[in-house]
Amino acid sequence: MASRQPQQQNQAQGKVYQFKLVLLGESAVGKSSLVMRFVKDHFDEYRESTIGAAFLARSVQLEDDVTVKFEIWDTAGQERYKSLAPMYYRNANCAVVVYDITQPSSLEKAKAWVNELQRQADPNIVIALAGNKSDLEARRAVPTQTAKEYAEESGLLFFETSAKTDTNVTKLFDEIAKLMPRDQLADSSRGRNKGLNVRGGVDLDHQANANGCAC
Ligand SMILES: Nc1nc2c(ncn2[C@@H]2O[C@H](COP(=O)(O)OP(=O)(O)OP(=O)(O)O)[C@@H](O)[C@H]2O)c(=O)[nH]1
Repeated sequence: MASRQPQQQNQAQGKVYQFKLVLLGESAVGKSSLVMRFVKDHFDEYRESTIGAAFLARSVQLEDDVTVKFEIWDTAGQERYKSLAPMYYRNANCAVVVYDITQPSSLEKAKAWVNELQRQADPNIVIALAGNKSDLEARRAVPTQTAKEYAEESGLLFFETSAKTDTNVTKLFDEIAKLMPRDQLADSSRGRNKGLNVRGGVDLDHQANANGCAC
């Protein structure tokens, strides 16, 4: 399990593997909130909708000598940005497709993204389905079993998460990290350790919005 320690720089030992991860899903399901929770351990009750896409990075240590660095593209869910998505999922090694457990239509949208990824993305892409806002149990409209069965049939990892209460967020990314092939060494494993933080560090050097804005 990755820890929540603040930045600890340049303590990388052993091998560092690097993967591109993309988040997809309807607007307002909580994609940015999941990333913010994972990368900064922070939650905003009122988050502005993403414009274009945002890029962040975080490394997690799986075992004593293995670190997985995620380069995360958080895409905008609004319909007007839909055509940009292939740019972000192209060459992605893994994807988190998010829906909101209080909005059945968001699961339908998530299924459409899964179909698109399975048709158009890298055939080896690892896909996780995340039913977010699990803290809103009283307003649940998507039964866990319905989503779980769909995920099993479609070969997806499945978690119900809450960015708000920090439920299953680290686990979601950890389980993806464990499934990634050990075949893409990061630069730091080749001797250039600049900017890499291990055990939950935030790679602030790489934190920028695709439009050039801070996020
Ligand atoms: N209760 C609850 N609210 C959440 C959770 N995650 C996100 N939210 C709220 O849902 C709203 C939308 O969250 P975002 O993270 O901006 O959603 P998004 O999917 O990135 O939206 P786009 O950028 O438009 O694609 C915000 O008001 C968040 O505070 C959660 O786990 N629980």
